[in-house]
Amino acid sequence: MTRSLAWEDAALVAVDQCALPHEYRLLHLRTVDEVIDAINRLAIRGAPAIGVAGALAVAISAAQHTRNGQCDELAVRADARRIADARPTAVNLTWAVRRVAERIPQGAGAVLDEALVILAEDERLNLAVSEHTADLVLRLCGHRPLRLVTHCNTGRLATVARGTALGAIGLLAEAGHVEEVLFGETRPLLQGARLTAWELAEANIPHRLCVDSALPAALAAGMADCVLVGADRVCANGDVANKIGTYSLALAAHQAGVPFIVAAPMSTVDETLADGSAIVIEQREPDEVTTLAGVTIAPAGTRVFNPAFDVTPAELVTAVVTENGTYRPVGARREVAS
Ligand SMILES: CSC[C@H]1O[C@H](OP(=O)(O)O)[C@H](O)[C@@H]1O
Repeated sequence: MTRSLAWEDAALVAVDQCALPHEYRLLHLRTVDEVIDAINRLAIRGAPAIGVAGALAVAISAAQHTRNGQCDELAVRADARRIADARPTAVNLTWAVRRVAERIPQGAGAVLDEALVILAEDERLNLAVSEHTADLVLRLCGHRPLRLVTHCNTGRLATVARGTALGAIGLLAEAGHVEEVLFGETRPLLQGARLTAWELAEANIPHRLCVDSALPAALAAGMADCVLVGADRVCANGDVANKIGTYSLALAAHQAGVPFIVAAPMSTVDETLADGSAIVIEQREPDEVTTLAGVTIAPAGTRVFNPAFDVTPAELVTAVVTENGTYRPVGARREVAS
């Protein structure tokens, strides 16, 4: 399995996801600002991937702020805050930054060691997420070729190597249980059309692309057996923040009686938040919506609402599956209005 992130010669090496699908380009990032910029531009994207990148950015900071074996803790902690703030919704970023920041008093080497542990364990954890998710899909839908729906990109590009929801789809396909994957383009940054299409083609998995608003219509038309998505933050009651468009997909799946499964590692679960009302939703720049491939498509001055994520209430989620299996929310799930 090719890795999308690596640590080589004191640099974070990452597949530039902005260049795909037309160019497979590697970034070699050696400063904190370069990593933050890559996360902001979604050159590095996907909750687990930005967590790993954030951890290694703190390690870069610790090395840069070490003189005569002494690490300037205040300077590194200031960088750690900037790194954690790069994108607010995926809890993996703050989780990873906090985890490596605990090693700052032990020096730059200890910070890097912890960041490399996070890098190394990501593949194993997300393989387990994928395996448990695939098992649940087969239990719910039967051992047959399945018509699966997914959204955004949750493959190896969004993690170090394995993926989450798309990792499960890959395992199901390897076992002959995928008839076709239907997925949305994921406006405005087109993670689906650019990245999921690229990964599914690379894996030789039958797939069809559609506009995001066609996915609920496909579910209503009985075109899907199961919906599989990733997550950026799962709250204590099971509410899920994920790419914008997930909520409408969950509503459609509920209406169609189709399982709606969320695949994510435990590093995406934030039990400090009781429910989704407290999740900070990243609001992105208007020009992502008003332009397309650099061409302005909306009249000058058009006002824009461009949230990168939405929140799906737990009652619309069939299951959240982690590396430990089905996640049991520790908080109270709201009952579905009858
Ligand atoms: C396994 S990736 C999880 C999650 O992250 C993506 O967001 P973005 O492309 O903005 O980084 C998307 O919401 C995926 O479902």
